[in-house]
Amino acid sequence: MTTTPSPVAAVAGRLIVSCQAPEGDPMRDTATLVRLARSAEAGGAAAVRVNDPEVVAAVAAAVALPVIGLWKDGDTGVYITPTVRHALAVAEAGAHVVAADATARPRPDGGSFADLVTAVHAAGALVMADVATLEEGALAARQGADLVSTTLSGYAPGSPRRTGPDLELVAALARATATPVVAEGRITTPEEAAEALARGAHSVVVGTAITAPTALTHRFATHLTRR
Ligand SMILES: CC(=O)N[C@H](C=O)[C@@H](O)[C@H](O)[C@H](O)COP(=O)(O)O
Repeated sequence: MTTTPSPVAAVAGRLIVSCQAPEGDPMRDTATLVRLARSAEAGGAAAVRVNDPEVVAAVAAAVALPVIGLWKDGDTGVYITPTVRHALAVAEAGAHVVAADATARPRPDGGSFADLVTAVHAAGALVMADVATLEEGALAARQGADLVSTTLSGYAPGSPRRTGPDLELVAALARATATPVVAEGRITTPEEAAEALARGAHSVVVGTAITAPTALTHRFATHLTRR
């Protein structure tokens, strides 16, 4: 009998590729995002992270990897899978793991992260808690999150604004909780990804540095025009 490894075990010590595109970006197209996910799979990613139930369903049908799904609604306050309704739509679309904001900020429907965890688990999926601080990560772990990710450090109150990844938060979370910690946000080199694992991360998410040609082109273009 063969058993399917859990998504948490599948990403241990390995790379997760975030295949997303902002509103208005030419890459924001379901078929294009599916190709990015297939490229990530071909390149050796252990899992992919994708936004929007439609994209989750298309990617889940196209790759054999675990799919970490989210649903961004807006771009201020709690916008990453903000409510149970969003989370269940992502799970029903086929995500193995639902990523959701677990910061201390008020949620748009007045609900709680703990309720979201309960609902997603009942639907048969796991939960990745996207946090900005040590306190938020420790609480999310106690509330039953299966993974805690540093996704929102640098973007939500109480966290440092940095140009690079928040590896101090990765290390602090890894010391504070037995729940697997994911390093995510502004990781731009393989060396930074390896350093995150060395600091205690269970897995590493890289998005922009791999899957965002508009942002990558902008980095080169602005560097040249500033000279
Ligand atoms: C803050 C926020 O909304 N982060 C989003 C979460 O899904 C994505 O826009 C990021 O691309 C992802 O976290 C990966 O990070 P980076 O692209 O820096 O490697």
